[in-house]
Amino acid sequence: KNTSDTLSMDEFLVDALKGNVILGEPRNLACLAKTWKGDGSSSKACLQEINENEGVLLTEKLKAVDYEYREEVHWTKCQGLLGTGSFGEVYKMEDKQTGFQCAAKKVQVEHFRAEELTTCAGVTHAKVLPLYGAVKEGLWVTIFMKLMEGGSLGQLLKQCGYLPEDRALDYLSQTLEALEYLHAHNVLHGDVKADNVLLSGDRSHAVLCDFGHAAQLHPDGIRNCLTTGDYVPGTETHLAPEIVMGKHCDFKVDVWSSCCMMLHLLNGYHPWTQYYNHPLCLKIAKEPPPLREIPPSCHPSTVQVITSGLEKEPTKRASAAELRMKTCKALKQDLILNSLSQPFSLEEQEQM
Ligand SMILES: CN1C=C[C@@](O)(C#Cc2ccnc(-n3nc(C(N)=O)c4cc(F)ccc43)c2)C1=O
Repeated sequence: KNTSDTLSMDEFLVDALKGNVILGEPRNLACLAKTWKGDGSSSKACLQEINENEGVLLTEKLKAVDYEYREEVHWTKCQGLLGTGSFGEVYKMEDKQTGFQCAAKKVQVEHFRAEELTTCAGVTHAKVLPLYGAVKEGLWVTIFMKLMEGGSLGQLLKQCGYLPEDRALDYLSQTLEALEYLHAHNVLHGDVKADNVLLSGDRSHAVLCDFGHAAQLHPDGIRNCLTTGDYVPGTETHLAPEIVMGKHCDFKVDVWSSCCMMLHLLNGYHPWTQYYNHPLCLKIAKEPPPLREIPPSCHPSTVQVITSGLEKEPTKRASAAELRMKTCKALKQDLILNSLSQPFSLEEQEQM
């Protein structure tokens, strides 16, 4: 099908979707989400818009009724706030018909970026948080997603201070798996950090979330400058030098952030913050990479991983795929050396 047919097909789809909530496909949601941009002033919103309810649900576990899916009518928040993402609060919710529970992020339309949905709709990967759908109700967009019982890595860090080297390497490896997949699909995440890595109930599995800063990069590498247009930069302490210098950006910005997250996991505090005051952008641009913040106790293979991911020059920096390989090797090293440092397993020690 040529583009003009596809475009009219999408336009036709959006026309059919406006004002309705349906069970549909990721592509339907992506088309509709592009029409949800705040006009910047809610005063313009006429009465009809304030009452409007439209969207696409991607799972039968969330049931629209007569093409509507409204808060307190068809679904309700349960318990308290789970966390706060980019421009939004995240709650546990329950569908009143099916009893199914998942997570819901509420974003004001004026802060909503269609990329938060267009970049993750249709993405299916074990290390990326599954999207269950999204609806617009008046001046709010609610995004439904899988509930992760283990909470976020940021919350785990607040509880335990910092992580042992092998645990940190394991979470970095899982994060790099997600980035490898996203980058292969031309999606830049834009805000890789511990708060945006969610854990399973037993904390063994990690998934990457929060596409509120994501961007779909042009595969032919048209100069992507992330500091123009409506792009909202991610967390300052994790920003790559090329972003703060307004230079050409590509997927390597996520690799830099993943290693800033690694320093956060190992130290219990964000990089740069122990040595400099805000604004940190100037230091990130001017100073050498924060390699001095790698704990001296780290194995040489772990030092190598972080050094490869914190190369200031993006072309010299490892890709997500390359860094994941290095991380897996470091994990093996760590496990071997660690097992040597514990000659007997715990049950053997108990039998002694
Ligand atoms: C697929 N998809 C759709 C929306 C999305 O852009 C997001 C997000 C986001 C941001 C911050 N925090 C959470 N967050 N989610 C959960 C959960 N699902 O259980 C959660 C649980 C917490 F304890 C704390 C923060 C949490 C989720 C996205 O990625």
